[in-house]
Amino acid sequence: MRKEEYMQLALRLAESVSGQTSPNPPVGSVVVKNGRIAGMAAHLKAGEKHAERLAVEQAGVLAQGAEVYVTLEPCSHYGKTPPCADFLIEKGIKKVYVAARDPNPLVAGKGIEKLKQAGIEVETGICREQAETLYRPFYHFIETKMPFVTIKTAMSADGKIATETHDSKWITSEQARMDVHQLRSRHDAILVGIQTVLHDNPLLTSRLPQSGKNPIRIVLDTHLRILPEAAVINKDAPSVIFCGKEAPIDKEMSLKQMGVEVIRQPHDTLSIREVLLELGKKGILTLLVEGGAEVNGSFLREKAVQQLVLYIAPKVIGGNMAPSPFGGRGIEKMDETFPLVFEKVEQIGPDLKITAAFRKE
Ligand SMILES: Nc1c(/N=C/[C@H](O)[C@H](O)[C@H](O)COP(=O)(O)O)[nH]c(=O)[nH]c1=O
Ligand SMILES: Nc1c(N[C@@H]2O[C@H](COP(=O)(O)O)[C@@H](O)[C@H]2O)[nH]c(=O)[nH]c1=O
Ligand SMILES: [Zn+2]
Repeated sequence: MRKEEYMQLALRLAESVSGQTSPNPPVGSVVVKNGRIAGMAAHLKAGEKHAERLAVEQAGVLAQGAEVYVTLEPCSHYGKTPPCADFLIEKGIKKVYVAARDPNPLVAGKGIEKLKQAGIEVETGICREQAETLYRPFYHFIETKMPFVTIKTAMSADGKIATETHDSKWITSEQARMDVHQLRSRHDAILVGIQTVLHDNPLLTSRLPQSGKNPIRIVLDTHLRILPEAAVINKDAPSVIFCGKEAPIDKEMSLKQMGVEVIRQPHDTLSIREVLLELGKKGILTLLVEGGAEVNGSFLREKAVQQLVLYIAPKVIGGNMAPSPFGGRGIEKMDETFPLVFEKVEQIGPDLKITAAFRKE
């Protein structure tokens, strides 16, 4: 196989664990000796062995003089695990191919430097674009200490997320809604506003046939209006509620007694930025915001969202009172619009699914 094909294999390994290694990035590695694959592995969980260590251990004696493909620059520091660069040197690896650099200040080129100093040949940038897309959330987290935020919204062809009487079951198809569960299972946390909780009483778990991982459920509820029997604070998954300084103390106490974490901000209205910094401290690398309109609007205005996943159903709802995906105050002039880049358009059953990135200014 050519070097790109070995790196493609390593990238597929990395993509397969994306969403389960947070706050670490998903990394894949392949060891090749005399044109034969002698080891291949992915980093499975933060705190456990790194991908290249697992793959080289699998190669055993074949590691001596072998070539290693790894999707992220080998680390060079003691975090929860020993540095990979030293391990590769110790095992007598001959050449290392790297797809993307590691921006973590603890690594950031030091891993590659260490390998070269030890006489190991290093080639970087194999399948770089694909790796950098995979590492977009990790790069964002390292840069901002906040989770990479994706807003998911489902709307009719005329841009409504519910009827004017707030009926919304269902806009998109069963297949599209199952696709949303896939999306949830790949996120560390999922966030909704209290309006969605009161209107839809969502569970916010990822109910996949092969049992996806449930994200941590976050509710923005400034005045703690949530009802104790709300599905979103049941035992299926951890729940965190953010409230404002005026929220009733007794409500906070009873929620805490139910095992719900309540985080009180010293403001009348919630700061999205402070919510995100708090989630970043919890090691939450990716956050899925499922609205509703008010919450989406606040994330948009605070420029606190990086990606948009838009499901569009072949239905028309109509009516100027029917809500659209982004509530609250909009922009006044077109030159204030929030630019997107459409990255992927797919058909899921009868619905369209558009994945778009908010362009950095
Ligand atoms: N109304 C629609 C959606 N509505 C999404 C709601 O805001 C809410 O997140 C869901 O109802 C959550 O339900 P649960 O977590 O499965 O209990 N989302 C969709 O993708 N399509 C629709 O038609
Ligand atoms: N997962 C991963 C890397 N992750 C890098 O190492 C950091 C975590 O280190 P630690 O706390 O020891 O697990 C993480 O922030 C990122 O910079 N590096 C690698 O060489 N291979 C891997 O498989
Ligand atoms: Zn490492």
